[in-house]
Amino acid sequence: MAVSLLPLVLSGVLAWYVGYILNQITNRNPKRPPIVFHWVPFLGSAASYGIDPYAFFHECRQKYGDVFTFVCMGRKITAYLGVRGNDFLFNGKLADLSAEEAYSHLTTPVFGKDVVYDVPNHVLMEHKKFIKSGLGFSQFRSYVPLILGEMDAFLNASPDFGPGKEGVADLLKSMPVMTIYTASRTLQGAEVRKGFDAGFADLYHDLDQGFSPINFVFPWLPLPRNRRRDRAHKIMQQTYLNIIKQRRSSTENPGTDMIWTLMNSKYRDGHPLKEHEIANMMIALLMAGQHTSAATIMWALTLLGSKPEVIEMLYEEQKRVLGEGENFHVDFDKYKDLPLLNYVIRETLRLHPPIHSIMRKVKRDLPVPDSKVVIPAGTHLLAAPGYSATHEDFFSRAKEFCPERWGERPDDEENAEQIDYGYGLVTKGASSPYLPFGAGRHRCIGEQFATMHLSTLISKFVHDYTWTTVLKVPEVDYSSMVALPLAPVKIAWKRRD
Ligand code: HEM
Repeated sequence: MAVSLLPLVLSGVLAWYVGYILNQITNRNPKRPPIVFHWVPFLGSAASYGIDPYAFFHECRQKYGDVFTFVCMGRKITAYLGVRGNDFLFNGKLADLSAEEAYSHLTTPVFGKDVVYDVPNHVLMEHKKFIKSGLGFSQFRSYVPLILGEMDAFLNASPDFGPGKEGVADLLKSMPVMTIYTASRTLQGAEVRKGFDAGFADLYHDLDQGFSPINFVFPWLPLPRNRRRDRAHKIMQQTYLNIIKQRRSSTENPGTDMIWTLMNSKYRDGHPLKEHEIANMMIALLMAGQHTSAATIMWALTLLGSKPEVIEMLYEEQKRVLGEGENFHVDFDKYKDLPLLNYVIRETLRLHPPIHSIMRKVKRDLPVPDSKVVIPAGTHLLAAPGYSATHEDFFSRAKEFCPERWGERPDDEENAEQIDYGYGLVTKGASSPYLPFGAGRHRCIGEQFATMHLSTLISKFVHDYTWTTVLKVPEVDYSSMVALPLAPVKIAWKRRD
């Protein structure tokens, strides 16, 4: 009986499959975005998108225009490219677009309950206001010497650098560690930094595995990796809870680090943050800042190593502003007088923004302006500001590393419209092709911290070393959630006399 049914089932499946393919070719509904042709149902364009999203976007744009839908692991994702797409997503209405519904299944197991995308948007806006109040210039002034101290200790002990006169450093190994030491010492406080010398790194790694791309689709799978993620979350949360308890019971004067800031923050209705909210926010901040900054410092060093003359120009700028020899002093208040350093960071983020795809879930049918097309509710909407930032339409010699271009460009943000979503004024960013920190209500609140952090890291490298990139500037590895350089990522360095 089972044997005789088999041909019937197979021919049914075949007929369905032929229908599926024909439907893509013939059934073009002008009121819907065109669907990117794909042979394999469910998987859809996952492989092309996953291997190189920008190349995939470029190919699709040539065939279908700025708005198209692709299938990826069972989801329908509508990409809207270009400046108009960036504006459409970042400045979309809360009733139309949801970040929570796009990200929460991935982020909540890692960050924990009641923070970020596990709360209604108005609560996230209040949380962002609390965090922002802990990221002020007075904190940054005190962070710069802490970062320099951590760097000295790390670089001298590192097998990639060490006390010698020259060597070859594997940035992919050393920079994530240096970034987490410096970010945790400043943002998270001395206790958490000490934790990284005593087992925290493994926990961090386990938690981080929760961000594997597969978890975008199947975050609940009972994989050993997901069990390790959940265990790591519990232990890290408990560590923060212990720090908070210990601080509450001590007579120590409240300091200004982020834990203290959150411990002293109150919601609009007057009630304080719960301890687990503080703990989970600290985990979220650690994760949000670590990958993005680690990726950016690796890119900055390899790009600079491919143009050593820019390193020398940075050195000259630094000598003029920060002093020389005995008089050399890195000072946060002088960063604004180091334009080339700032251009190098901007140019690095233009070429390699860590986050290549920004997503929202569409909550009700959304007409695309100036067209008949409507993006249906239930779809995921995607914008890729990194695509416009590396396109010749907006930047000449768009694929080249040219920090000096920023000295010649008007600042898009200077005259841009501003709006307050509850955590301070932010630019709407409607007209800029360059938005590595996003825009609108979900805009990054870590930009100034990241700029201070990166400025300090690069300044120290420029002061202590000259270097060249070994072989060539690496290709991009899109297999994790942020766009990392693909191994090998090595520089040959020499210590300055
Ligand atoms: C080079 C460094 C960084 C880059 C390129 C970056 C990029 C971004 C982008 C593109 C977004 C918007 C995401 C969206 O709209 O879906 C974002 C949001 C955010 N980032 Fe960053 N980030 C960086 C560093 C940091 C740091 C250091 C922190 C923490 C101190 C941080 C905390 C956040 C937070 C809390 C949000 C808000 C999420 C939301 O409202 O939905 N980021 N970041």
